[in-house]
Formats: sequence, C-alpha cells, structure tokens
Amino acid sequence: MFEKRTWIRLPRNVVVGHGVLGQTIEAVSELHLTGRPLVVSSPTPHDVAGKRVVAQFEDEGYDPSEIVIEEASFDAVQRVIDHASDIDAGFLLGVGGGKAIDITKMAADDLGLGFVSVPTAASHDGIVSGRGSVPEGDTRHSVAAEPPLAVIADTEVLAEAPWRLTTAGCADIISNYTAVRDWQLAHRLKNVHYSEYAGALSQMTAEMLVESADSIKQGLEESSWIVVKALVSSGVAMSIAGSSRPASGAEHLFSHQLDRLVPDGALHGHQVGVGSIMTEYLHSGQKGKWKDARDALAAIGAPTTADELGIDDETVIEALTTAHQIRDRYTVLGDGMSEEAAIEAATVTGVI
Ligand SMILES: NC(=O)C1=CN([C@@H]2O[C@H](COP(=O)(O)OP(=O)(O)OC[C@H]3O[C@@H](n4cnc5c(N)ncnc54)[C@H](O)[C@@H]3O)[C@@H](O)[C@H]2O)C=CC1
Ligand SMILES: O=C(CO)COP(=O)(O)O
Ligand SMILES: [Zn+2]
Repeated sequence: MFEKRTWIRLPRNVVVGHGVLGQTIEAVSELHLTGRPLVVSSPTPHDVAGKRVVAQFEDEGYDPSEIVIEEASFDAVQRVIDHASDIDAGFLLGVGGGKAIDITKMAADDLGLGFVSVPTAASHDGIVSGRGSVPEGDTRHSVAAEPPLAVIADTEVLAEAPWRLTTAGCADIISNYTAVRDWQLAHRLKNVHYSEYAGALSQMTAEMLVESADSIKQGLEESSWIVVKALVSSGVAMSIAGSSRPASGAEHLFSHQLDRLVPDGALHGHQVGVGSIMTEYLHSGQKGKWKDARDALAAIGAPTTADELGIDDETVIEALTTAHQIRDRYTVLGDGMSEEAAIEAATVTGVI
C-alpha cells in the first residue's frame, strides 16, 4: 500500500529587488494579515530598515510596535513572545540578519501568528526557510517553525550592508555541496530519508552561484540580487526536505561548535565555508574536490583559513574533534575524529 505523504510549506510572496522595502505594506496586505504589526530587529538593522518599516505602517494607519533584540537565545524568543502578547500583536516582521529573523520566526510560530521576513543582509539561507536555529548550552537546536508568509529582500539595503555579510551568504550556499554529500552518506549508512528533489535543488543552487562568481563584486547591487536568489532557492530546498539537511552537514556542525567555543567568532557563513573545505577533504581525500571548495570561496573573497576567520588553530581542532556531539545528525564525521586526523585534515587543506 502506498503511504507516503509530504507537506511542503513555502512563503506566498517573495519580493526581491531594488527598493522593494517600500512595498512592505502591499506585500503584507495581500496576505490578509490583521491587527498590530510587531517589528522585531537588532540594533543596526533597526536603523537601516526597521525604522522605515515601522514608519510605513504608521503612515498607513496601522498601530505598529517594535522591539530590538541583542542576541539569539531562547530568552530573546521569550521576550518577543511576551512583548507580542502584551501589545496583542496581529503579526510579526523580523528585520535583520539571521539571528533577528530566526528569533522572530520562532516567536511567531509559538504564538501562531503570521511572520514576514525582511533580511537586511544576504548573509545566510534562513531568510526563507521553515527552520529556526538557536544555541542552548552544549547543543544547537534547529527547530521546525512556520516559514515566512512573505520575504521582502531589498537589494538596495542588502548592497549597503558590509560586504563580508554578502560573502558569508555565498559561503553558506557553497557549503551546500558538502551538506548534500553528508545527507547522501547518512542515507546510505543510516537510512536517513533523502529527497532527490531537495538534494538536487541545493546542489544546483551552489553550482549556479559558483558559476556567477565573476559577477559577485563589492559595490554591485547585482551581486546582492544573485546571492539573495540563491539563498531563497536554498531555503526552498530546506522546505522541500522538511529539514535543514540539504544545506547543513558536518561543516555546519563545525561552525555551531565554533559558536560555542568562540561566541563572538566569525560569521556563520564564513565558518561553514572553511568547514566545508575540510569536510570535502574528508569525503574525497587529498586528490578530491576540497581545492574546488577553497577556490570557490577565495573567488568571492570569503575566508579559507583559520587565520582569516580570526580563530586560532587549537580551537579549529577542538571544534573538528567535538562537532559530531552537537546534535544527532550523521555526517562524514561519524562518531568523531581523532585529534591526529583533525590536524592532518586542517593542515593538508591549509586551514591551519
Ligand atoms: N534558520 C535557518 O535556516 C538558518 C539560520 N541561520 C542562523 O543565522 C545566524 C547567522 O546570521 P548572520 O546574518 O550571519 O548573523 P547576525 O544575524 O548576527 O548578523 C551579523 C551582523 O550583521 C549586522 N547587520 C545585518 N544587516 C546589516 C546591515 N544592513 N548593515 C550593517 N550591519 C548589518 C547585524 O546587526 C549583526 O551584527 C546564525 O545564528 C545561524 O545559525 C543561518 C542559516 C540558516
Ligand atoms: O544554517 C543553516 C543552513 O544553511 C541551518 O542549519 P542548522 O539546522 O544547522 O542550523
Ligand atoms: Zn548555514
């Protein structure tokens, strides 16, 4: 008997391009969201976009409220939930980088309210996904949450963000290669469900980004356009899979572990990029494709070494040898790397 079922949740409106922040009300009103909007952001995104979003709602006769959060934590999610309840919010808009968007996504999910994603940086592929990612103690939670009903990605805003945020977004996409390899490995060894569509979409997204590397240049708004479309595509792959598997393998475990060891370390995308050079080596050996991963990252100006991440060699080795513990996700790291093997992988690939 045929019993397969799937339920793919996707945003209804994905609005990308020059000046689209000015269409926020239009994109939202099409969704029939009612009640008070709550605009959630972090300090800089509040200044570059959050204030404008609030002003637009005021001009249109809504009664918006705002809250600025400083860090990604379950406490921050709770503060947003409490504030939303106090003001009787009708829907939430997350304005900012990955952390502000994840916090808002998770709060809206808990409250059962609509959520709109307004990225101010093309720095990660959570802008569209139905996942929220929050650290807690020794672990990292990647929790299912309703994806945004709408995404409003203004390339004018994204292009004015510090360039390193855009190269981080590129690296988050380039890491899809190793994420998919880990997923396929887990499928073969552990019978983890693998979606051919999600895997192929994720891989193709990385290929298209790498092929466009020559057009991804600082100061070109076109670059934000290319990167944000890749981030949307990667987020859709996660939605199809119903997990972050297509975009998060051992290179992400490595990065999450670095976040614990060095809380104010490097950007998420940059860390996963460097991680993917090493995990590609673990998959395919010295003569394998790790150089392609490194060259693709170097071509867009993303870090390829521990030094460029600003993280010391010992911490990289500690993160590599302990990354498998951070969550129950089978990858090429298996049940852990020995210190000698980690040093070998990091040295051969030039990471340390
Ligand atoms: N839910 C999901 O599927 C995914 C979640 N993530 C999560 O996202 C987070 C990483 O996101 P990031 O954006 O890298 O970090 P982030 O949210 O900390 O932002 C990095 C910095 O950029 C600043 N910033 C943002 N926009 C700016 C602008 N226009 N101008 C000036 N500064 C600006 C922020 O204020 C912050 O200081 C991690 O927690 C990661 O786990 C990443 C990928 C997928
Ligand atoms: O960063 C992500 C995909 O790029 C999300 O992955 P996690 O599930 O590992 O948080
Ligand atoms: Zn990521």
